[in-house]
Amino acid sequence: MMKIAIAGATGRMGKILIETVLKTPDAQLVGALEHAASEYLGQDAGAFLGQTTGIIISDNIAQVLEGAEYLIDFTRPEGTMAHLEVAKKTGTKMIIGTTGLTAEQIDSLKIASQSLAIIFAPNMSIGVNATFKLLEIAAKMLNQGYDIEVIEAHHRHKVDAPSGTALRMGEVIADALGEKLADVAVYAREGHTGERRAGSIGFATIRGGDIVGDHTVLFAGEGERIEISHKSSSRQSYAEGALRAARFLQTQSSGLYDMQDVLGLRQ
Ligand SMILES: NC(=O)C1=CN([C@@H]2O[C@H](COP(=O)(O)OP(=O)(O)OC[C@H]3O[C@@H](n4cnc5c(N)ncnc54)[C@H](OP(=O)(O)O)[C@@H]3O)[C@@H](O)[C@H]2O)C=CC1
Ligand SMILES: O=C(O)C1=N[C@H](C(=O)O)C[C@H](O)C1
Repeated sequence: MMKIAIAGATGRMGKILIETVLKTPDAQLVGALEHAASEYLGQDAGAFLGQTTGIIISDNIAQVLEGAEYLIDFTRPEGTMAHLEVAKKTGTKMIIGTTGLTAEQIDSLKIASQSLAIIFAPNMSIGVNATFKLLEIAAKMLNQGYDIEVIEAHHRHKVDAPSGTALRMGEVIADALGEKLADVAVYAREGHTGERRAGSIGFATIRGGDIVGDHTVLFAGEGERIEISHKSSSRQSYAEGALRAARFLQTQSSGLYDMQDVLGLRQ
């Protein structure tokens, strides 16, 4: 039985993760974290479902992680970093879905993973991770004469852009083309931009309503276009992926992994 705590317990992902853990036979909910200013501290973690779980939403990271083998964290970068500091001491394995981390924060994950097992993935759905592989193949086949643009759309509450998934798509494509994303990425266009730079990878961001998460990569050539799209209509696939990631960590004592490792897609 996996003893799991959920960080960001009252967020969009936190709630579906709690619901999923409560329904999963090999998982037990042992803790629920929120930040110190949350209005939900002290409430039962299952209150939003009309259930009493006996797990009280807390901001005491050390106390919660003492009793948890796994922390599933879909919060904000500063929250994830605070949880990591404590997890290093308690040995609580982390499944991190939070996006928008800086390069320095990702370095902190790498250092911590020398002694702690961590999954860090911008998208935990199987479909998106399969899409990464499709993009790798497409980029290698369409490496001449096709302009590549990544278009993503999310709900109005999302705070980071481009999405972590869009950035990973850009990295996968750049890698397949033998480039570094930082050298070829164009994140914004406005005013007199001049013609499109050959070999660049453009990003476009849409925010609105309750869009769960749409990603399209456009390969635009002369006289034809190819589009590879993934569209999420529910957050359930992210939650199921996070549980699958926890199962993968059962046999890992250290290391930094992502969903390609979990799904056996890494070559
Ligand atoms: N990897 C993946 O598969 C996916 C990743 N994500 C990512 O997960 C993250 C959360 O997304 P979502 O659930 O939609 O966002 P929400 O804003 O709905 O949830 C975030 C939760 O974290 C809490 N929180 C905010 N700041 C802190 C902090 N400093 N410390 C601890 N907790 C904090 C929020 O509390 P409050 O509401 O009070 O601010 C809230 O409960 C985002 O980075 C998103 O991009 C999302 C879906 C899938
Ligand atoms: O904030 C979200 O909602 C999502 N964030 C992740 C990202 O930034 O890629 C994953 C998914 O697209 C939903």
